Amino acid sequence: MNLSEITNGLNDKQCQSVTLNNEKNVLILAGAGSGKTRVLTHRIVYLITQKDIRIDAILAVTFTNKAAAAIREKLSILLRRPIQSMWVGTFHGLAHRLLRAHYEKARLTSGFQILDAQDQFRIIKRLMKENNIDESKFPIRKVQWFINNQKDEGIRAQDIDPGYNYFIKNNLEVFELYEAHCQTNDLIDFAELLIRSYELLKNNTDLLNHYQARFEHILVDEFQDTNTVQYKWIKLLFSGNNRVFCVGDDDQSIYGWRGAKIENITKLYTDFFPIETIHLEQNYRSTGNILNASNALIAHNTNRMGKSLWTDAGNGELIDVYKARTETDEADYVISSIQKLITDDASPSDCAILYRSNAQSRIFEEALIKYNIPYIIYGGLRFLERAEIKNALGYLRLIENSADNVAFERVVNFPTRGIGNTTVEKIRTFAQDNHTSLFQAAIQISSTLPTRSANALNGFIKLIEQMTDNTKYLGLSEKVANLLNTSGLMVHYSNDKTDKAGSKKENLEELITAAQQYNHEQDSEMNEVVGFISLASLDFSGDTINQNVQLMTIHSAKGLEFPYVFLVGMEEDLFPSRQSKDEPHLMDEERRLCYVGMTRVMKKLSLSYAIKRFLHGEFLHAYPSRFLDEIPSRYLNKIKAKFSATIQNYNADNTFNQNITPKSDGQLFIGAPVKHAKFGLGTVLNFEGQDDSVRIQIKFKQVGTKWLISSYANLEFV
Ligand SMILES: Nc1ncnc2c1ncn2[C@@H]1O[C@H](COP(=O)(O)OP(=O)(O)OP(=O)(O)O)[C@@H](O)[C@H]1O
Repeated sequence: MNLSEITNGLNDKQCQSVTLNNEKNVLILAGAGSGKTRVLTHRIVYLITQKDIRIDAILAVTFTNKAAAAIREKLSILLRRPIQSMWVGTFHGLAHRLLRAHYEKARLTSGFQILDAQDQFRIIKRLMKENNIDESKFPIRKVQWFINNQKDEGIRAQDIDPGYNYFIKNNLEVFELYEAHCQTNDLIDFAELLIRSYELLKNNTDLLNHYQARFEHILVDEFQDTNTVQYKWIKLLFSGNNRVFCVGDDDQSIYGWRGAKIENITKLYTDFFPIETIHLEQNYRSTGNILNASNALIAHNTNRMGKSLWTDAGNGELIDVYKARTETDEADYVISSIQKLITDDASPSDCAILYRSNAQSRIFEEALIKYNIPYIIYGGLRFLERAEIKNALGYLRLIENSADNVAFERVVNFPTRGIGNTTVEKIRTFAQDNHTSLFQAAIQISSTLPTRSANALNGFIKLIEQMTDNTKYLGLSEKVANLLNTSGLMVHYSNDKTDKAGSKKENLEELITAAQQYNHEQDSEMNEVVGFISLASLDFSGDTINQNVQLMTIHSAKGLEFPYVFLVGMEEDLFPSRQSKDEPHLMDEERRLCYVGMTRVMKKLSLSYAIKRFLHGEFLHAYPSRFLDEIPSRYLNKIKAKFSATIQNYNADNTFNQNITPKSDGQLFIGAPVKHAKFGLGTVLNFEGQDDSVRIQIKFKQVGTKWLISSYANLEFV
């Protein structure tokens, strides 16, 4: 392959990034939609074909497994040779690979299991119960957060001095219990993967020297989202003789809340000195208006590294801003707009509804159902985190390794088969006392149980043994299909009345497809089933995007693009969230989140907000998000409420019929003539609220329409 084939189709800056001297450390500050995946892939091709770097001397770290798969696929096409020996994956995936390869040095056995967040939660809960730690005083989620947060910072329980802090003291106690439990049971949670593999390298000089020498080029994508231990991991692998190529965008750092450190990008300048920086600012995704609006918004953040996106694709349409009366009105507006786009030939999957928090999806789901438009909630729960998938994988894990206690607990009585808590408790106690697995314990105690319990338990043991025998020689996807049927899961979810859309059954079918598509690396340290389970445990963000409107949080939309985007709930306290208001750094992260949302758009962006929203059991008045004010109005097209306030509308809209207490009978009604001391004569268009907080919308002859709070307005009904 010659150089021009590699640089073909790249713009000047992209080309410069790809072909930069391979003796340099590099930071690519790449704006949204500026083609960073392309740059990263072409850089690897450049190093291999033009600089004779060995394939296995490359380490590439991506943010999701999906991105890793995309890079692999692209590389095999461009390089036309096998690339199995190249390490491409997420931090978690690569850490896992290291631990599998050197499990003994990492103080593990070959059969160690990965715990996901739910498994971790359950273990913490049990440990707290067994040790009489009051969960009403120390909520499990908070303890779990404490433990993971420490590990993300590279801190072990033994490193913490609680001093006189009662809260830390208790959390620390659980942390210690949890660490001991995981060590005894060979369990590794997500945060542990990182810290353990970091310690593995740090404490084994030979191993570290080996990998430092092997990985001549370390390439890291989405650098702005690295946390402390990930940063330390890269720094450790950097010997000074090898080189780093980091790609990131400080304006898209949105994971501070889970430990990402935006300042890691600036630390590159000292820890990896000298490092050359290149800015990628040409955007290939969005229109000029969208980019200008996004640039203007993000300019309100402080401490930016400085970047301004541009496009040569023209201005495109203005950004619509819709002010809705209520969240129902907002949903109606969004869905009817989507309906119109579909009528005009767009595919439902071209349209995305993005919101700040998951709970906001429901109202849009209802409207989509009403309009009969297919939709999918993307990443609301990651594929693997959905209960049905975890149950299926529970069976796969158990037939692969009958000593997998976490899997045992999950499936022993699912679908229900008459094995009660008392039986499971007995199994646990026996296993603990005899240092054996739950499955072995079940076999041993079954004869001691009352007949009915014994029969139920024997049925389960037989089921697992049969499944193990029957699937021994099957390929991965046949194995998955077989266990879905014999376990009874498929029938269970097919009959699940709560799953009206049948999406759980569909998810199970999707798991078979995922198994079919699973590409097992030949030189992997694991067998195919373990590889598949681990991949699934680490990330399964490869949901198929088919003919459905896409609903997701803005966080889940990171890295994606859509022709039409509806960014909804643009209200103070919702977006930006209430928690961020008193902390400038949190507010900056909210703004970056808004920026990420806006820069997903290819053709047309709509922003919307409601002036009244039903939250926490009551209607609250909402104020437009400050982010709307931060976008210059020349990029905006403000749309009036779809329905102007009319008597018919007032009667038809339930939300306006509730909670209304006219000042006194016959005075306050839509159409009532009023007089205000300053604004003069006007007519009531609308009103809402109760007692002292009644708000009235009045169209004044002189000054136009205004909302006034009746208790302050001193209105005269004329
Ligand atoms: N030189 C180029 N010429 C034409 N199109 C390009 C070029 N570089 C990138 N693109 C296209 O631009 C779009 C955005 O690229 P990509 O998805 O890699 O962006 P990104 O930098 O990862 O964005 P984000 O950070 O917002 O997720 C893609 O559709 C890609 O094919």
